[in-house]
Amino acid sequence: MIDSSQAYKKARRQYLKTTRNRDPNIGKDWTPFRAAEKHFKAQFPPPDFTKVLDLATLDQNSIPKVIAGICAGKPDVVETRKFSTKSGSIGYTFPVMPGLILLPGFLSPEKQRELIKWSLVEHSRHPNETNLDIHYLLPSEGIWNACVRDGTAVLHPRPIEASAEYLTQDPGPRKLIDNTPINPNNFESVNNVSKPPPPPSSTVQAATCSDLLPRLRWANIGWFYHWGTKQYDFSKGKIPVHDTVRELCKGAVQSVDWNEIFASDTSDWGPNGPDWVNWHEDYEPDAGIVNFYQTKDTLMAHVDRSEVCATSPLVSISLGNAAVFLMGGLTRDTEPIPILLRSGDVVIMSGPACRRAYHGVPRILENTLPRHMIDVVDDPSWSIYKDYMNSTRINVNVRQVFPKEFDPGLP
Ligand SMILES: O=C(O)CCC(=O)C(=O)O
Ligand SMILES: [Fe+2]
Repeated sequence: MIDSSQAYKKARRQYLKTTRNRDPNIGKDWTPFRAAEKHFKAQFPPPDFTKVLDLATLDQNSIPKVIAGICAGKPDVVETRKFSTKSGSIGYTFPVMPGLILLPGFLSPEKQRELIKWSLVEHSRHPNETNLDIHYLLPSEGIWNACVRDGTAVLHPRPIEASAEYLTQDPGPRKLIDNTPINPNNFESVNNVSKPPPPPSSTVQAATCSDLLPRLRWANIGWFYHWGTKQYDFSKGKIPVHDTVRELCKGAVQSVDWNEIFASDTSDWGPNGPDWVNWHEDYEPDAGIVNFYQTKDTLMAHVDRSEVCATSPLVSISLGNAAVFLMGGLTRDTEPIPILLRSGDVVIMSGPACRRAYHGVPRILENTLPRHMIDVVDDPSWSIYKDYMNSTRINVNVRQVFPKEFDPGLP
């Protein structure tokens, strides 16, 4: 591709400078997942978006709405099967990855804006933990509300308490930790491991609310997650999943005819058998995370394996700027499928193959905020959200930790 834009030239200059002394063998031992991450992360050479699956390009009605200004991928990168959801919208399954479901544009523009407001105003605040709470003393109204009230207000580092017990290793940012997959048999021993909080950094400086807001990276949903051990800390109790999110996730799970998806599946579903037969009644989200990505942020390959429920649907909602999502296999040696996720898309990861598969987000695409987040005429309060969302993607990632009949024996 010949590109004479200033941005391309700058990225090329930067690339030549940083790679001048690079080992020519670099990359030879990368797993296929690592190679794909590197490819999509790179500023130079720019990634090949024609290799990214983009199912919105199939829907003639949505093209003007969602494609405007967005570099589109291709609809035939991998084999998909189209189906109609119970609510009449379109969904896709992937024969190579049973249990992976994509519902493009499942959320209306209104619902997307509502969920963005919820993530910032109602959710990223006490009692929910955020990454910023580890190092800063945040007001209980949370970083967003504090920032809206006075962006110049200064927040101070959290002091290290002499008498407190802390985790000995730094938990964040999210790293490659291959933690023990939890299951009903080892639940008790894993649950009994002590989970001291991570130590506040001794080097962070006081900062203004508006400087800290772009550093908001995650906010916990439901059961508290302990990043150090990569296990839930059930001793801290549970915060109910907010009704809006709960209903949305249940609605997404109930909109799929699971019989159509799994009836001929022969995988090993573990001790509870193929529990998909009951998901319409039993699926109950109780944990998760809201991820906030600025356009330079990425999420490395990982498996979400801390939930006792190893097959129950994980519902993942994309909001704001688009992203490349990589869906791999049970090891990093499987070549991942790159999927373009846009605002309003819902991904469901379910069943033994997909729920234990590696996945990650190597790229957030700049300038891909949809029109319905830019030209909002009927809501004057939207302008502050628009400014923030201009450089942001939000992902609401919701799980079910406990199977319905499992009694964790918690107080
Ligand atoms: O941002 C996404 O689309 C995926 C996030 C994710 O995989 C996670 O939170 O575990
Ligand atoms: Fe994940």
